Amino acid sequence: MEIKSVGVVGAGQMGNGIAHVMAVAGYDVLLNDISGEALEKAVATIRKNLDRQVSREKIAAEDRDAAMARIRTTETLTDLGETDLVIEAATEREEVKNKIFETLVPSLKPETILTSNTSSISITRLASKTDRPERFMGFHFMNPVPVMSLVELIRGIATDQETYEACLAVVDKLGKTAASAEDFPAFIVNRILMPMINEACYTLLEGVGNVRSIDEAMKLGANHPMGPLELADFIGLDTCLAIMNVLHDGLGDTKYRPCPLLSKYVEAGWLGRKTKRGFYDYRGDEPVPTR
Ligand SMILES: CC(=O)CC(=O)SCCNC(=O)CCNC(=O)[C@H](O)C(C)(C)COP(=O)(O)OP(=O)(O)OC[C@H]1O[C@@H](n2cnc3c(N)ncnc32)[C@H](O)[C@@H]1OP(=O)(O)O
Ligand SMILES: NC(=O)C1=CN([C@@H]2O[C@H](COP(=O)(O)OP(=O)(O)OC[C@H]3O[C@@H](n4cnc5c(N)ncnc54)[C@H](OP(=O)(O)O)[C@@H]3O)[C@@H](O)[C@H]2O)C=CC1
Repeated sequence: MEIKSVGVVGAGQMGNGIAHVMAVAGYDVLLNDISGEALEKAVATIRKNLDRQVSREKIAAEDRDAAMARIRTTETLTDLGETDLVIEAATEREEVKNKIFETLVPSLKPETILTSNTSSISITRLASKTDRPERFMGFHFMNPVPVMSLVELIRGIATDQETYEACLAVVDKLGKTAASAEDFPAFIVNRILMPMINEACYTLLEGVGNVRSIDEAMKLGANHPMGPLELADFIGLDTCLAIMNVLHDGLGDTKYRPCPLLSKYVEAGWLGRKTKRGFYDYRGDEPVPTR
């Protein structure tokens, strides 16, 4: 089956990036969120990021306009029933994702492929709660979606070859590269990346360094484009904590114990860039370290 239209659930930082790249690649996009405000913000962000790509001569102005024209929004989840591929990119909480699939499934076409952009949650378990485990898989983009070239593709135990190949063809059309990962907690990228971020939190908690010195050390000493705490703020501290909890619960090894300081920031509602405060305070002109 040829995929022509894509439904995206969740219009946060990942949802808007996914809608952006899908529309540029020529897919008709229907973007859903529970909040109308989030949808408006997402469309404004997509517009701004497309404008930046035009000004840097990555795409032509006509391509930007055509991409914007391909994106529609809806607050009604079941409207996504008309699309060929659904990518769920709502908050990293299993009960939220299960509820979305439960509501959506009765309106889906039988042939529609259902996927999740989850960073860590078992694809097999998410799939088992739907009517189509064979046509369900993990479609994991990296942040920022328009810039990062990797997509992790994760097959659940029941995912069929046709579904995998259809998703692989979409990744190709996006001009991105797929890495196939087995369905174990946090897959490949976050299995390796998140313990490093968690360790940076312990390094901060134990006073080995402060926010600035830890980030500088890893940028200049390991050539990372962002320091681990800056990256955690960029990803979202709620998402980082959720991933650590999945690693800890799923693998049962104390080496994945989420850092209590990370939990404290999340408890404070300091979730990083998206709430304007995390390991840095973004409310002024320049980010200011909070420790
Ligand atoms: C948690 C998970 O489940 C998985 C994950 O995603 S883990 C996170 C993975 N991502 C990373 O590790 C990102 C690490 N950081 C970086 O690679 C870089 O800091 C960065 C690409 C984000 C920014 O790079 P930079 O050099 O500091 O900034 P800047 O020069 O402004 O931008 C570089 C390019 O990215 C583009 N860009 C930056 N942010 C963007 C955004 N949010 N949306 C669209 N484009 C963006 C810029 O337009 C620019 O494009 P060109 O090269 O075409 O001119
Ligand atoms: N941040 C990252 O770097 C990456 C994240 N991911 C994954 O992508 C997913 C989304 O993350 P991200 O974009 O960062 O998170 P955000 O918090 O930026 O966005 C999540 C969006 O989903 C909305 N939402 C919550 N519940 C529902 C629902 N029932 N129906 C529709 N929309 C809903 C939220 O609305 P509200 O704010 O009103 O709750 C919010 O707008 C997660 O699974 C995450 O693990 C994957 C790769 C990288």
